[in-house]
This record gives sequence, structure tokens and C-alpha cells, in this order.
Amino acid sequence: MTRSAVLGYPRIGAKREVKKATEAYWAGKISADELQKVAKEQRAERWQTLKAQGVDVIPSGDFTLYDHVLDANYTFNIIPSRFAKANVSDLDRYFAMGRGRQVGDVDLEAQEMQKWFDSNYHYIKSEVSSSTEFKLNNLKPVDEFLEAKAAGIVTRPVLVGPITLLLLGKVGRDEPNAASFEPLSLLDKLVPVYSELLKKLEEAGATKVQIDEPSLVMDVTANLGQQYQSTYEAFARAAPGLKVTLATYFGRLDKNVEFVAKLPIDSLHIDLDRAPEQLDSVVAAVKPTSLKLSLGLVSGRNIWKNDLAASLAIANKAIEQLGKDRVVVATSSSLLHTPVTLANETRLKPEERDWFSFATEKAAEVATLAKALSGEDVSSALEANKKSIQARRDFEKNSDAAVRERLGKVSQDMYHRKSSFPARIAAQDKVYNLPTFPTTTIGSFPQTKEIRLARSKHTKGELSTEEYECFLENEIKHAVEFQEQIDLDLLVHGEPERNDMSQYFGEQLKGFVFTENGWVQSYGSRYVRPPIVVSDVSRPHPMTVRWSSYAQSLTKRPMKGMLTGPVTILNWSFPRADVPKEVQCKQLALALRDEVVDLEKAGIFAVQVDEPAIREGLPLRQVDWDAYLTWAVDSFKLATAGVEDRTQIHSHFCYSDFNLIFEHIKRLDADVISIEASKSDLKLLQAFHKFGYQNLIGPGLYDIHSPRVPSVEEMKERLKAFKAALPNQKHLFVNPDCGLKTRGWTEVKAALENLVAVAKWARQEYA
Ligand code: MET
Ligand SMILES: [Zn+2]
Repeated sequence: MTRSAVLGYPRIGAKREVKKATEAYWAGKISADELQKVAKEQRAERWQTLKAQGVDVIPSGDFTLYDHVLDANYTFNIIPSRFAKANVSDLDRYFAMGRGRQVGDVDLEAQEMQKWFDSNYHYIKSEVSSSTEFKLNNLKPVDEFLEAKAAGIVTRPVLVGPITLLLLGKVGRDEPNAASFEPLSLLDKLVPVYSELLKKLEEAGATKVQIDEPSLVMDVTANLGQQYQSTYEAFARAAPGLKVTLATYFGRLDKNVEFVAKLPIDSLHIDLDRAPEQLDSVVAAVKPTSLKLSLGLVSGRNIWKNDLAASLAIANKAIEQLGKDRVVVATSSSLLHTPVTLANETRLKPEERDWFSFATEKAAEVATLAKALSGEDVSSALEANKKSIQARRDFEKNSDAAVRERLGKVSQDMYHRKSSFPARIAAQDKVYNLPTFPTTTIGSFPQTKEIRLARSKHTKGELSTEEYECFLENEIKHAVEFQEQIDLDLLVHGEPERNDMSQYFGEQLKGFVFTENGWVQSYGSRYVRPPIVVSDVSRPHPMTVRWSSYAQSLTKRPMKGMLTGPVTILNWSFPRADVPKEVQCKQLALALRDEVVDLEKAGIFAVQVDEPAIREGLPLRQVDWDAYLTWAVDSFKLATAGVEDRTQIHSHFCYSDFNLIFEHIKRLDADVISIEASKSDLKLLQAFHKFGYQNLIGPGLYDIHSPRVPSVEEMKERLKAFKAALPNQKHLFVNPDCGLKTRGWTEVKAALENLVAVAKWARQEYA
């Protein structure tokens, strides 16, 4: 019999229950017990839903109130001393690690977060050092297993594997030999604690466990065969009755399969959505062993209906070699990257809705596949699926000829600005002579309750478009006055009209569709509703010009228009599956190019095209990088190079280490780039220096993801460090490390006043 497995499921609730409860708890509106009650209900609902879809192997322990990597850190006591020492409850300590905490005399900076592989989910980086003392700080995985068991469902607990956990971690601040310290050197200390946990799971009645080692699809693990062998041997000794599924996803194992196939585990899971080409080599490698192979056929990363007939053909290929009992069909990864269910979508046209599957529907697909392979009669489900797939194929043929033709005619010079940077900056200085150390922000101002309320009333038709636009103008006016009052130099309109930086553009472009409830977790309690690219993309009308021009009409200071770049819009959308991403990205670039030129025509001095997602879209294997970066950077250039020299092009990046792709960042040729540098130490800036970067830089002076207000002194210190790391930059742009939409006005005001004070100090200090 072939069984079905789901590797993980969204933990936000079909109606965003978890967000509402955690935020209410943070605001002091509900107690910890009330929050835990919601969490418990949600866990139960997830298990029952998966069971109802007919899934055989159901996960537990993947539920989280903030982040599953943070959960692992907490369980294994990877708690930096500044948090361990804080006099707060366990729950508050946990949240403080994720989001920082500034209450009374407690002032804790959040831990660094980073994108989870090439997804738009952010995890909290473990901070480890030689003084980290691993121990079981809680038994969350066991507790949740027992909770499910009590509800009548025997689950497969999910753990982030120890090697991946350490590889994704960073060196803690208290490490005396920070420069040479390798987090992975702690593996021998960590494995016994994992082993203890596995033993406890076994004692609790678990017969299986899923250990996620997605880092196995990256180049770094190439030489880790020995570590894997001893780690998984230790696990087998500690909990001999526990069948381990080693889960890899988001890419291909390549050579790693050679050592992985020899591990003392029960099954190996591979991602055949992202890397279908690895099937033959993996099957060949596991065939002589007794390993089961879990085929990740149903995508955990997109929302397209699975082509069940095609999946069955792949599964049958594996079954021919391994037999039915050694094959499991599964989701390619956790479904946390997909929305919860299509059931709450009422506005999609029926023919569009029929193209998609969200998490719950994907669970049903996995179950159907397993049943089909086990000889059960699921012919009506297969027949219905065949029809849906055919309908989508028929739609795809009707592409937008004009868009494709325009893309076909793009010439080489369209990728380049008219002059090189020195000539451009001279032209720009003539238009606006910004002071040295010019201050600016990254675009958004607080998305207040009032803004969200007005937007939702407008969506529901309770506020007319005229009233809504009047409301937005008022917000913009407030933002402009505020910026003038605290004396910022390069202003923004504040983005009150945007629900989300990617969705907002998708909504105005042709070629996208939208969901009502298709929320996906981005980090902590922040969720996004990614647009879905369904056909060729074009811009029917200007998208932002109205707001930026209005803002400009209110002030003599220069205004910076604000757009999301093509790579980011695409990365934060669900792309279509029938056309290469390069094509989709360049179609977006052309649409944005028209917008950039329109902003220039409207008298906007600077245009910022945000590309925070360029790094996260990087393929996980280095051999694939150049191909991706070539079209990604070209798309940015295509979007921005249509303007005159006098228009200042900014770009912004956050939450990533750009060292490895530096040459490509340089090739973007933005006049100014603002980058996140307040949390990821100074490595990033040193790269700018090392590679002789000429254009202007605005390293983020403080972390906007935390509610704490940075002091003048600490920002001065950071600026000094930035200057030291960038000796050739005459002056720097002075700005926060990202947009301020998640913050409140009180903090923003205090923080930006301090920031302006630092810039004024710097003008004297470095005059
Ligand atoms: C994640 S990058 C955000 C950039 C955007 N302009 C903002 O300020 O919100
Ligand atoms: Zn940002």
C-alpha cells in the first residue's frame, strides 16, 4: 500500500485566528491562557482537517505562535543570555526573542531574522556560542504529540534537524572567538539533547518522526557525510523504535544522496516539485537499501492544482523500481507557504478557482494520489482533475499578444541609463542640492488602525472611492507635514494606499488574480496575501503617480516615488507555471518602466524601486545563480533605465546577506541603495568597500522590526562603524533599515527625531 503524507500545514488559522490572538495578547487585551486556548483549538482543527482529507501521515509540532525555528531554539535552550536573564515570563521571553521587547526597564533587541531558504517566510536565526548550554528547555514536540493523540490522531512529529538548525544559525555576541567560531562545531553537544527528545517522543507513543534537513539541498552540506552519519546513528541508538523520515525540500540532493542513502533512517523525502530531475538518481541510490522514498509531488510552494495524472506517472516510475510499500506520496514541503483553504474564497470566478489548490485541497490531492496508487477507485476525482487541468491549458494558449510582442522588441540600450553614475549624480545635484548625510525613510509610514479600517470599509463599499481617496490624501498630508517638521531631507508619501507592497501593484496590473483570504505567513504575526500571476502582465494605467504628485504638491522638498521592483513582485506572488519566470519578470519590468517614466514626467525627483526579494529568489545551488541573477538584474534595469540623468534611482534591500552576489548588486547601477545593516553586522558594508562600490549607499541605522526606540548614541556608534567600514564613501544616506508600516507613530517620531539628530551631528563631524 502506498501512503500519503503532509509535511506541515499553515499555522495561522483559516480566518487568521492565530494572528488575532497573538496580537491581542501583545496588546494586553487577552491573557496568556486565552492565547494558549486559541492555539490549542487551532492545532486540533489542523489535525482534524488533514484527517478529513484522508491523509495517512499527519504532522504535529509544526504549529507555532511565532516561528518554528524559534520554537526549536527555545526547546533546545538556544537562548542568548540577554533573553535568559530577562525577568519576564517564558512566553514573553519567547516573543521577545522574535520581536524584541521594550517594556518598563526591559529593553531587548529582537534576534536577527532571515528568509527561510528561497521563500518569503522569515525564521529567527539561532545565536550560538561556545557557552551555549543545550538542554531540553521544554517538551513542545512531545506535548503536541500527546495533545493530538488525546484527540484521536497519532501524528508524525516534525523537528528541524540539528545540522540545518546549526547551519542556519549565527555566532552569538558573547562568543570570544567570533571570527573563527563555527556554529556547526556544536553538533556533538546538540545531538545528545535531540536524542533525549526523540527518546521522550518514543516513550510518549510516537512511532515516526520527521526530521527536516532542507540544508541538504544546498552546496554547504557537500562534505557533511560524516556528521550526518554519526548524528543519525546516535538517533537510531537513542530511539530504536522511532522511524525517522529525513525530509529535504526546495531543491535537489545532488551528490548528497550518496551519503544520505546510507543513513540509518526509515525514509527519505525529496522535493519533486522544485527538482523533478532528481528522481532517477535518487531512486537508483536508494534501491539497494531498505529505505522508503517519500515523493514530494504536490507543491508546498505554489497554488496550482496538481496534475494528478502526471504525478501518478512519476510515482509509478518509482514504484516500478521500489515497490508500492517503499513509496510514499507527499507534499513537496510544508504547506505553510500556501493559503489555508479555497473554501473561504467567494469572489474568484469559478473558472479561475478551478485552477487552484490551497493547503487543504493539496492535502486531499496527496490522499487521492495514494489511494489511486493503492488500487482504490478514485476515478471520479481523477476525471475531474483532468478536466480542470485541460481547462487551464486552454486558457494559457490565449496569451496577450501585444505584451509578448513588446517584450520581443526590447533593445539592449533599454537596459542602461543614459550616462554613468558620476554624470548622473552631477545632474541630480543641480536639481536638488541635498545636504551631506541626507536623511530619508524607506517608504512606508505606520499603517494605523484608521488606515486599515478605511481600506476595509472601502473594499466593502461602506466608504465611497471619493471619500477613501480624500482620507488617503489626508494621511499623505500628515506624513509630509510630519517629515518637514522633523526635518527629513528626501521625503516620501508614506504608502497609506498600499495593503501590501507587492499585492498593491498586482491589483493594478493586468494578468493577476487575488484572493480574499489567501493569507500566507511572512514572519511572526505578519501575513501577506500573494497575488497570483495567471496570464501575461501589463499596466493598464498609472499606479502611483497620483499619490506621489499629490505629496510633491504639498512641499518644496524633493519627493521620492515608491515602487516595488519586478523581481520582488514576482517573488512575492504565486507565479504561473506555464511560462518561465524570466518572461514573467520582464513583462513586469516593462510595466514598471512606464510607471517610472510617468513619475519623472510628473516632476518626481527620485524613484525608489524596492527589490528586497532579489536575494531570496536566488537558487539554492550556486551553479544555478548566474542564470537567475542575469535576468533578475536585467529586469530591474529594464524597469529603471528609462529616465533622464537628473532623476535619482534608489533601490532598497533588506534581511539578507548580499556578499555572494555583490557583483550583481553593483550591476543594478542604482544611484542610491538603502540596505538593512543594523542587524547583520558589518559584513555587508565591507563587501561594498571591497568591491569598490561607487554609487551612494544608505545603510540602515536601526532595526524597524522592533518596537524599541534607538537612542542617538547607539545610532551615532553605528554610523561611525558604517563610515569606518566604508572609508571611500564621502557621505552616506541616513535612514532606517526598512519601511515603518509595522510601527506606531509615537515610536516612529521618537526614532526619526533621533535619526535626524545623528545626521546633523555627522555633517559636522565629517565636514
Ligand atoms: C520589505 S522592503 C519595504 C519597502 C517599502 N518601500 C516600505 O517602506 O515598506
Ligand atoms: Zn525593507
